[in-house]
Amino acid sequence: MATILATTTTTTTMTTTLSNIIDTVIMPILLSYRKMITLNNSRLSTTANVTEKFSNDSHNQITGVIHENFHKMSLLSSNTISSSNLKMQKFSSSWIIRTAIILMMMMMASIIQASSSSLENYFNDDTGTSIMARPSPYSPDYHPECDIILPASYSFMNNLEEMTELSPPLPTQPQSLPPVINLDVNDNYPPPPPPSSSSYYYPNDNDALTNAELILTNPNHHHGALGGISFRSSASTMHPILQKYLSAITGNNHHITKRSTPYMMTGGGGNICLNYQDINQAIQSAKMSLGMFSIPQENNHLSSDYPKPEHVAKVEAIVYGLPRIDTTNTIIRDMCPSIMKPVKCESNKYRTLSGMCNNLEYPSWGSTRSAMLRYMPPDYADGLSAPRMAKSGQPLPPPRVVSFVLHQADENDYDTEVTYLVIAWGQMVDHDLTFASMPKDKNDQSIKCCKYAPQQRHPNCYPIQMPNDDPYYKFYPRKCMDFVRSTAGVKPNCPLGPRHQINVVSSFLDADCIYGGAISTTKRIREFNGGRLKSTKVYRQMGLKDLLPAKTKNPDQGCERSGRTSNSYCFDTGDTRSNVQLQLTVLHTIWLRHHNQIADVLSEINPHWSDEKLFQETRRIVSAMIQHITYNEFLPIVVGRQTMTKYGLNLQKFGYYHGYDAKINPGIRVEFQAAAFRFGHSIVPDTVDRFNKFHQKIDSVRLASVLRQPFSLYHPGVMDSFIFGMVNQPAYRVDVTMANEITNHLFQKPGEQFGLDLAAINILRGREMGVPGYNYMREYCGMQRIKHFTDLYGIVHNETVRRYMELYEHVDDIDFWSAGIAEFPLMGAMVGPTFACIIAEQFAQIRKGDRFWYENGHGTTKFSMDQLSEIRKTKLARILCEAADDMESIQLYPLLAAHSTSNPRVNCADLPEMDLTSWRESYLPYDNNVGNGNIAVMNTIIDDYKAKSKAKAKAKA
Ligand code: HEM
Repeated sequence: MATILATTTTTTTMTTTLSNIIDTVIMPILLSYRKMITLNNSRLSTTANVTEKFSNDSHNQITGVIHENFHKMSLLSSNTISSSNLKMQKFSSSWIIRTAIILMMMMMASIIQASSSSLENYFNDDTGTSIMARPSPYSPDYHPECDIILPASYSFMNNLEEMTELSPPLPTQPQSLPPVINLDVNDNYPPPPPPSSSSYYYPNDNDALTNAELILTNPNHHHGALGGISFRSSASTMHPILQKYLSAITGNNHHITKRSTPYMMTGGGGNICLNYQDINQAIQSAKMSLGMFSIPQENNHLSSDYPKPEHVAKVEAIVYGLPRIDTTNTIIRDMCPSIMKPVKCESNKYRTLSGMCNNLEYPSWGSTRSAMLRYMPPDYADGLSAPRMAKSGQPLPPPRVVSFVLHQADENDYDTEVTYLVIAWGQMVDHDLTFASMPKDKNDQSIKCCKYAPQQRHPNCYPIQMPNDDPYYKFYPRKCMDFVRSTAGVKPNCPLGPRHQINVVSSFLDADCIYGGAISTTKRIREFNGGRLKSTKVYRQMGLKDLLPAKTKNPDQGCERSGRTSNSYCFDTGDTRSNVQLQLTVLHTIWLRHHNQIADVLSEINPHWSDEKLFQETRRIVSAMIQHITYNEFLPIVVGRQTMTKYGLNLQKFGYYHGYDAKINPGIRVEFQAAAFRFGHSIVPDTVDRFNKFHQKIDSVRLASVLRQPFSLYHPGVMDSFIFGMVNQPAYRVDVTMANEITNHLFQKPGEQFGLDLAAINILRGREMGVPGYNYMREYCGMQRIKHFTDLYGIVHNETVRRYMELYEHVDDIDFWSAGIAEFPLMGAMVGPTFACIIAEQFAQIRKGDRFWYENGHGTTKFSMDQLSEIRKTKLARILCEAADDMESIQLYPLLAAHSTSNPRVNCADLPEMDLTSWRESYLPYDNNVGNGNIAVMNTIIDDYKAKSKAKAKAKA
């Protein structure tokens, strides 16, 4: 099922297997089910040649189709639900067809699942939610004849009965109305500070709070508690503002257990009473209407074959109501892929590659391919899937127009305090945490849209149109820029409801970008000797360290090789994006070298350890180091010291951390993925500089020339000049402008004049993923809503306000990413208050929801106290010193510019070194028989030792 539901990591074998299954098992069933499928070249195909183009991409197609049709099923149900006679609306025939395909595709999914037990783990129930479709008997609108009541109207702020619905009083208790409170959400947050010439927080291990202090700082750190981060970091998916007021009403003892789902509303009049039978009827009805097979085409707009808005249930009913319908009470149960079944987990010392079973209660939380979560309900134009539109119902300003009006500039400001290393580190961390699933073509490459006529395009195509007066592209024959909507995913238990996205990597900070998140990847990059990773060793005789292995498998994936010989390769790592920009590849090389260095030392200390043990233990140490550096050196610079404290992100100075909470879902939130953590795009400079070991500049190259083209790293000795460049070159400031190299030349092919526009992509990505506008996210973060454009004065630059006025009809329409980077930064931080809030909240969840977090002190997963003290010594500066070929000095905190007093350059030898002897493990097992003079046992031990030493010597030779 993995191949079906997720998309990007399918290997040839998997595709072949899938294709065989489709050919041999599914197709006959489908054919007998309805005579509507043409078999072409033994593959799933349709009469239209559209599908032919993507035929090898069947897993993606199916994923898309399953999901797209889930949406349509949702819409269909909504429609059915919202019509008074509970009969289906008359949709156009293609609508019905699409809806019906759901059923078949789900069947396909189940069958494929049945034949692939190793995929069993994906998409098990990650909600832990008990669905309570019936309203509480205490509700005035309780109707025993209704299985489900959906609200016809929704206003979560003004109906106290609605709120109490979530936590009904116990039958024995007298019912009392909760007090009326003012529901106008206007927290008196202080206005953001004026732009500052920020002096960043210089991380200092002594600054880490003790655990006692942490608890004091955040006394309500249990989920469901009122106020601050605590309620938002809970595992709840309830609307946070609602939850906040609910908390105010009920006090901290309200009954929000586990993952409280958005509640079913009653009251308010005009609600819709529904039986499960109605849903079955709607599905059957759709099935009956099937006449032909068709892959859905353009489904990104509210097109004529969508139900008319007046037929569709209110958005709130879709968002809050539909997912609550227990589809296991309907015929969907029989069609829902069996992958949704829970898995059994065993407690193990090492993380799984996929992140599965990190959480023993909710095994799939944070694992590869799980659905992304949200801080706010999605804002889709149709409530389900169509990209966000303006409040007025009109289209939002075109993304490319927003890009060139707001995000382009002749000159960008440098942030002289921050180095390029922040970009590489930020991007590596991002790749460790998130990777939105995207449909791929048959070569596992990005889908091309512009080169096909609209009716021939992949269903997920949603290209960006260039206006005629585009200041840059008007000079070139380009009117269309490729853009593909992210794959829509199937949620556990097949609920109805709005579109959601899939994260194909685990959301834990677990170094999966280095090691891969699937066995096939890890196998490819491991040496299977001494716990080492594969490397290119050619320059060893010159005294230089190894390079990453060449990416000879799938060499064009994420690599621009045009104009080069066929044996020019990018580099291979655990993540397919590691060649996206050269300095990221450099950082991957640093971690490769460091991994192998640690593995070698461990193997000397513990000669009896197997390759597997050495690999896993090294991987565990490297993950811990990355966690430590990220929270100790990187995050304080990005969000500032105050935010670190406010969100409980400071690391422990001593002892173990006790913040692990199995009720916290560490899954990636869409608002973080599509907007807040893309702050990094604003700081990417137009050039990449090289420096020598004396920290003097050598030269610079255009950024576009090293995007997906890391080839110069093959030159002996060049690696160091980029490492020195990374710690000496300043980054751009986080502000509204971006480098031209990524707004006009992103992934430009050699010899061409133009590429893609990352600003436009970010804007459209946010819209297609249903990320709400900036104003809503502000409110989510506890700040006042902006009522007029002029309220933005003091929050962003005056000129930016003026441009927003020009472009957007309403302040609520402003895209989150756009205003997020435009916000003046918090004191001592790189980002403004809204991005700081979202980033901090996500990182708090990643730490608290990770059972393998390096500071944790429970079970078999913990480091010993001595080991933990060694990990706490980790300094990024020391790692760079050790990984470079020839580095003598570096500033103490290389994410920040060197400064004679606050961040002086020090000798590498003076930086604290991690002592791995705490990992020494007595190879001789303690055995009472030995103590008792049992010669036989002693002989066995000696034989075993000899055999191991021999094997090791042989392997080394
Ligand atoms: C030269 C540097 C960089 C380049 C060329 C680059 C390019 C890209 C591209 C092409 C995407 C996919 C956009 C889409 O289709 O939605 C992306 C996604 C993303 N980028 Fe960057 N990026 C860079 C640096 C950074 C940095 C420094 C950060 C953070 C500090 C960052 C954070 C992200 C995030 C969070 C995503 C979404 C990833 C996902 O889940 O798929 N990027 N970037």
